[in-house]
Amino acid sequence: MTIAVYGAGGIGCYVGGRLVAGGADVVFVGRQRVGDELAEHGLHLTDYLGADLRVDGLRFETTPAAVAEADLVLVMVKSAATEGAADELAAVLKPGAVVVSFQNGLRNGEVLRERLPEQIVLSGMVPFNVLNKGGGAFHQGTEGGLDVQEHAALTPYVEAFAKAGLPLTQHADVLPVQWAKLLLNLNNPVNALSDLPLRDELSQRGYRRCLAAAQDETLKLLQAKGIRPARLTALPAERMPMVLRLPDALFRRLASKMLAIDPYARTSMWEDLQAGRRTEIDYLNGEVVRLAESLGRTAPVNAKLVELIRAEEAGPRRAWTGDELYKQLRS
Ligand SMILES: NC(=O)C1=CN([C@@H]2O[C@H](COP(=O)(O)OP(=O)(O)OC[C@H]3O[C@@H](n4cnc5c(N)ncnc54)[C@H](OP(=O)(O)O)[C@@H]3O)[C@@H](O)[C@H]2O)C=CC1
Ligand SMILES: CC(C)(CO)C(=O)C(=O)O
Repeated sequence: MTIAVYGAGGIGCYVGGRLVAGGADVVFVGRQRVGDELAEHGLHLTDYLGADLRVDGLRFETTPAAVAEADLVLVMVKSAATEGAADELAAVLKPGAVVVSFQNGLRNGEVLRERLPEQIVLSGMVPFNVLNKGGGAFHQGTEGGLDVQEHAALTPYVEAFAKAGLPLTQHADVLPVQWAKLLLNLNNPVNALSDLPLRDELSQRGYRRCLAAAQDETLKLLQAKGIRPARLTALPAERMPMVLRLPDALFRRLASKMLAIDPYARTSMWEDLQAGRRTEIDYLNGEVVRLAESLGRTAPVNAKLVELIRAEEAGPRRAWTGDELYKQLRS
C-alpha cells in the first residue's frame, strides 16, 4: 500500500515523515527546493513531547506522475493550490484511490471531489501545529492526532497512522469538526498580525479579546445556520470567548492548558506572511464573511481581519499590539 503526500511542506513533511518512521511506504510530491533541502539535510522531526527522529531514504518527487500507483493520497497544499492539485491528480490517479484533504478551511474536500469523480475523496483535519524550522527540521508544537471523515476505505491504513503516532479519529459528520477547527483558526490572522509566537500572543488579553470577538461573531452565525461545532478542546467552543476575555492572571490559572504550547509554535498564516506568500485568510475568516452573507447578515470583525491581512500581504508589514488591533476590529 503506497501512501502519497501531495504538497510536501510543513504538514506534509511532518505527517509523511512520521508515517515513514512508523514503517509505511510513502512517496512525497513537492517542490524542488524542498526536495533539495531534504536531500542536503535529511528529515528531522521533533515534537512537544521530546520525540526526536531522523528519517532517511525518502522518496521525494516533483511531478504528479509519482502518485500514479498511490492507494492513499494525503492532500497537504495550501487552500489556494487545491484546484491546481486536483487537476494534476485527476490526470494520474488510479480509479478507487482514496484521497484525503488534510487542509484547514471547509471547502477543499468539495473542490477535490468535484474534480476526482472516480476516487474516494474524504475531508480531514490536522489539529496540531507544525513549525518548519528550515534545514529539513519540522517541529510539532501542540498535541493531537488526525481527524477524518469516516469511511470503510480507510480501514487498511488505520494501523499505519497508529504506528506513526498520529492515530486517525474518524467522524460520521466531519463538518462540525471542520467548523470547530475554523473557530480556532480565527486566531491565525491575530497571531500573524501580532508577529509573536502563539504562546506569547495568547498570554496577552488584548489579543485574546480580538479572537473572542471573531469567535463570538462566528458562533452566532453558526447557531443561526443550525451548526453546532464539535468539541475539540477541554472547553466547549461556545464557552471559549468568555474564557479568552478573562484577565491574564485568571486566564493563566483557569485555562493553563490553552497555554501549554511549545514556545516556538506559530500559525501557518504567520509563516505565509513571513515567506511573502498569499495566506489562507479567504478560506478562514473569509468563510465566516460568506456564511454571514448567506444569512443576509454581516461579520464586521472577521471582515476587518480579512482586510488587515490583505494589507499585510501587499506590504509593508507591521506588528500590532493587542489593544491597537482590538480598537481596529471594533472601529
Ligand atoms: N502548518 C501548520 O501548522 C498547519 C497547517 N495546516 C493546514 O495544512 C495545509 C498545508 O499547510 P502547510 O504545510 O503549512 O503549507 P506549506 O506551504 O508549508 O506546504 C505546502 C507545500 O505544497 C507545495 N505545493 C503547492 N501546490 C503543489 C502542487 N500542485 N504539487 C506539489 N506541491 C505543491 C507548496 O509549494 P509552493 O509554496 O511553491 O506553492 C508547499 O511547499 C494548509 O491548509 C494549512 O492551513 C493545518 C494545521 C496546522
Ligand atoms: C494548529 C493551528 C491552529 C495553529 O498553528 C493551525 O491550524 C495553523 O497554524 O494553521
